[in-house]
Amino acid sequence: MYAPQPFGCRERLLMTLLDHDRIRAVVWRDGSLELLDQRRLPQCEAFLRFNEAPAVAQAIRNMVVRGAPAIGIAAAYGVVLAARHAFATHGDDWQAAVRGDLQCLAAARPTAVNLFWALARMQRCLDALAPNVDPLLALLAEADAILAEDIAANRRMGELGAGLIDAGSAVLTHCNTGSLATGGFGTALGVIRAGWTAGRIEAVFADETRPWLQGARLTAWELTQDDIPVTLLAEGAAAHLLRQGRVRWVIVGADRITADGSVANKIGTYGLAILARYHGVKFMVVAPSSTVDMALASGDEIPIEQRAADELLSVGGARVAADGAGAWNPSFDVTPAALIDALVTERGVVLQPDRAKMQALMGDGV
Ligand SMILES: CSC[C@H]1O[C@H](OP(=O)(O)O)[C@H](O)[C@@H]1O
Repeated sequence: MYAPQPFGCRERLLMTLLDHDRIRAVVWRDGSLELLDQRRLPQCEAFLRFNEAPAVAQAIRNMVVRGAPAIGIAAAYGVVLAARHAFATHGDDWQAAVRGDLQCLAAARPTAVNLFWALARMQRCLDALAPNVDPLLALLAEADAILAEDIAANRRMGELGAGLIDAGSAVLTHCNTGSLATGGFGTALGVIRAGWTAGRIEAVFADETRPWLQGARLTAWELTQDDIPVTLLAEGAAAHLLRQGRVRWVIVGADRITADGSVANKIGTYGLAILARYHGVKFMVVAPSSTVDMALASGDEIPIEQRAADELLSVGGARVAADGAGAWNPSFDVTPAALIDALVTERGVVLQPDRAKMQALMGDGV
């Protein structure tokens, strides 16, 4: 059994000085929402500007912005855009007019619960608007708060997760869980940033994460931006790597965690969890409480997004599969709590999560 070793003041100072927080995927600037187009990274760093909620929904669906917390934050600003448009076109009936845009945002992607958590929080803000308050300023302040709270949560999870890692460790991560997937700093990648800064992590392996290549394109880009050495591998090489005993932790993010501690995450996560358990490697899931869905009793209830076959059949726009071949392209899988050694949230660390521990973590406040 291991327990978090609290960070010393030197480690905290280092984390502050090393600005591992420059990258922003979602930015509200000059009255518009700007999203870093993650489809074009790492070759091109281009922001797209949005002023209409349906276009934000399409950007989420097309993965201009992706990653559970980042999707929620983008949708929150999408509600601000929806309210501004409704206010200008529907006068006193503007709040009813916003409903259609909220449904459009909610339909963008089905698995990451942060999308629905953020929309519900913005709806509560809408419902609570006082007559003497500027509604657009109130909604923008709520979206800003969601962003700021996410970054603060990531910083806290970075400390807590890194505190579990012994000095001299090598770790393996899957997909992208960094600043590009969140408000900033990252969840699993935030733990890796904090662990590197604290001198506890000495090597980072990232698998490429087919078919969208979040690992090869996004995680490798983020870590090289921070001068953190990263070694890429094909997913198929993970078993060989873990068998060689070179990795102490597999550290991943999450898109939805249910009341029994099951975790939906990028396809391939479940296989990594089985490999880790078989080879005696610790398995850590890092996610803010906004990713926990206590309304679902088990991971079997999580809607798993099926994405277009062409994402699998083509690479970089060029078809690589034989003509006539079909494709099965689930974007997520579900890892049972029994395979998870540590669940790190901003509320605390849950070792060997189970239903009772999830209830204790989340209490009544979701
Ligand atoms: C910090 S949550 C990131 C989470 O989202 C990714 O999925 P996608 O790139 O399809 O949005 C993946 O599951 C990551 O773990």
